[in-house]
Amino acid sequence: MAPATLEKEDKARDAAFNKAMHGNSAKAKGGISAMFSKGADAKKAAVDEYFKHWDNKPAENETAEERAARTAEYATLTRHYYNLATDLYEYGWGQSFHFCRFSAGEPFYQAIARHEHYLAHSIGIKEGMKVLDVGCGVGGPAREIAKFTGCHVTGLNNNDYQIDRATHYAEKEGLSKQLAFVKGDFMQMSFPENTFDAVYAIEATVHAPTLEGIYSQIFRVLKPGGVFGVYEWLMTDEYDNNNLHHREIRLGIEQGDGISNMCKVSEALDAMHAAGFELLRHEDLADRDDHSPWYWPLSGELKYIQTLGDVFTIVRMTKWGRAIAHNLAGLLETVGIAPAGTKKTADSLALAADCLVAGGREKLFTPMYLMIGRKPEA
Ligand SMILES: CC(C)=CCC[C@@H](C)[C@H]1CC[C@H]2C3=C(CC[C@]12C)[C@@]1(C)CC[C@H](O)C[C@@H]1CC3
Repeated sequence: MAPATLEKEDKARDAAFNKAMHGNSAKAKGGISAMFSKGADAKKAAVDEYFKHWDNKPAENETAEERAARTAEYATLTRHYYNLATDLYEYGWGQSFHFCRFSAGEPFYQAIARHEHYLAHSIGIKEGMKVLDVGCGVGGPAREIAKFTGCHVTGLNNNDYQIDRATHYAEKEGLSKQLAFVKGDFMQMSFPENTFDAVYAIEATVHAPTLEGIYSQIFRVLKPGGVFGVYEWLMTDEYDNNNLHHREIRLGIEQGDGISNMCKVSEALDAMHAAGFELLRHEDLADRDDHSPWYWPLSGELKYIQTLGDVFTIVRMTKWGRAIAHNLAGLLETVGIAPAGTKKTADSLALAADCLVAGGREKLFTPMYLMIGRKPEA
């Protein structure tokens, strides 16, 4: 694929937008309380800017031009996606925005942390190392990995609100010495070359316009001999773009998750090699014989309930649970308590959930394709 044209960065514009939309809500206690104090005009602008790429663009006649338009605006698209989705993510998932594997009876947050430890262990993060987290969200994984290993993590993120939330949580937990959060487009990193001992990315580089582009940036900032580990979102090689059902699943995941151009496993492996990495390991962890599949919390299926805490997780994703939550969001919007766009965002996340579950069940999609690559010494 031809190299992507990069979007021009404008940090002052983004900071002003962040202030207009989120005000002081980055300091709110949780996702729900943050959700109700947004700037209405700015939120409407984020909704319009994001959904212009998806509304009235069905999978049956998806065009190369539509995909190209999304890819050309990858940074704006992703930034506005997270302007809209971050509070809902925190309310419904916590502060680590990723999936994970589940063993028998394993509580949700324990499984999430184990997935982070596994990556940190797999790339050999040690005390005192300088580590980069590419696309760090609100810093859940960075905090966990800093505590688990004793390393220093720099989190890179293109969304000011998430940076503010991540910084707030780090201060609250007394971890500011081990963590730094930097705003920037990961396709044009400002770090000098050979800066980091290790780099990881957890379900974030899928937002890049090309995988070769983002992996090349990571390669550049990694020290020679340093290791990069990623949990990548990919369509499996079973995915057939000429099959409408497959395409609907891929497009639903892209729309509901702020992705301009999701690739297949084979393309990701090629991208690692093209960026210069020596590929040490690659494996689809979704193929392991686990007790419960990674997508169970989104499935709404009662059979997956193992602990008391799982009851709410499952019930809210059932047909009735969703109907109640989404109609309530609509009602709160109508009476002016919730800002316009809240229901539209919730509906889009529900589409994402359905397509993620379908993609996982049918083995067309994985959110945990593990790749580990080393930057050669010479
Ligand atoms: C977008 C990428 C690359 C990664 C994020 C992965 C997950 C953390 C999210 C994917 C779909 C999200 C949904 C929710 C939380 C975060 C995700 C699982 C909700 C459960 C949040 C609460 C809403 O009511 C329903 C959402 C469904 C989708």
